[in-house]
This record gives sequence, C-alpha cells and structure tokens, in this order.
Amino acid sequence: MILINEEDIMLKVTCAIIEKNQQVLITQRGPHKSQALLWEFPGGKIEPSETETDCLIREIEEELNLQVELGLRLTPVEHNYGNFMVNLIPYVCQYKSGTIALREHVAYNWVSAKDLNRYNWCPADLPIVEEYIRRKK
Ligand SMILES: Nc1nc2c([nH]c(=O)n2[C@@H]2O[C@H](COP(=O)(O)OP(=O)(O)OP(=O)(O)O)[C@@H](O)[C@H]2O)c(=O)[nH]1
Repeated sequence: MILINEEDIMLKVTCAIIEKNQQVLITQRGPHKSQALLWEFPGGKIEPSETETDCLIREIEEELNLQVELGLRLTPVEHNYGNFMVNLIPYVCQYKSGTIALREHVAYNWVSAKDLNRYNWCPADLPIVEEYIRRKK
C-alpha cells in the first residue's frame, strides 16, 4: 500500500499583508530557498492543530519580530509549483509593534499598493497582489 502524506500534495500556508502608514511590508526570499530571491508576503506553513490566525501571528513574530493585528481574509490561492502545490491564505493585517529583525529573508521593503507590481513575486502571490490593489482603488 502506498501512503500519501497530505502535505506532499498541498502545503497550507498563511501570509500577511501588513499595513503601516499607507504602505505594506514585502519580503524577499533567500538565494538557497525554493522561489529563490522572489518577493512574498511574510508567513509560513500551518502546523498541525494550529489555526490560520495562530499560525500567522506566530510566523510574523518568528520571522520578523513584529506584532500584528489580523484583519480581512482575502481570497486563498491554489498554485501548482510542479513538485508541490500551495494553498496560500492571505490576511490583511495592521502593524501593532516591534522593530523588524530579518530572521528568514534577505530584504524587506515598505511599498505603496500602486508600486507592488514592480517586484518579482512568487507566482502564487500574483492573484493576491492583484486583489489587494483592486481593493485599494
Ligand atoms: N510565507 C510565504 N510563502 C509563500 C508565499 N508565496 C508562496 O508561493 N509561498 C510558498 O509557500 C511555502 C511556504 O513555506 P515557508 O515560508 O513556511 O517555509 P520555507 O520557505 O522556509 O520553505 P522551503 O524552504 O521548504 O521553501 C514555500 O514553498 C513558498 O515558496 C508567500 O507569499 N509567503
């Protein structure tokens, strides 16, 4: 019998569109990761028994040393990267406190909605970027 781990099929990942002063925080993946050097919204894989919102609060603390308040859940995106699929679940968040410490990423930027399209995004993020820009218009 072949056992298939659900994680091998679909990775469930949350990501945060963190707003502060009319800008949002974007982060760049490292050179040795999958989707190397592409830009993403910070976040990560949901652990077993964790809710989406617990996951996102934990990931943003761990990766960036920031505290955020979660707001609107945007439309999740399913994307096939070939060797795995991701279910990417975006939340618009408000910055609450903390000073950025980059523990996972190689760079970050605070960007206004109109400039988000200037960056090289992970493919799964493109519909999320579009939805966010549309809502801001
Ligand atoms: N956090 C985050 N992950 C994203 C985004 N877009 C996207 O395709 N992903 C993918 O979702 C997965 C999330 O993994 P992760 O952040 O928990 O961990 P990781 O990159 O260290 O994992 P990896 O080293 O196995 O690629 C990665 O495969 C990443 O490429 C995004 O906007 N935010």
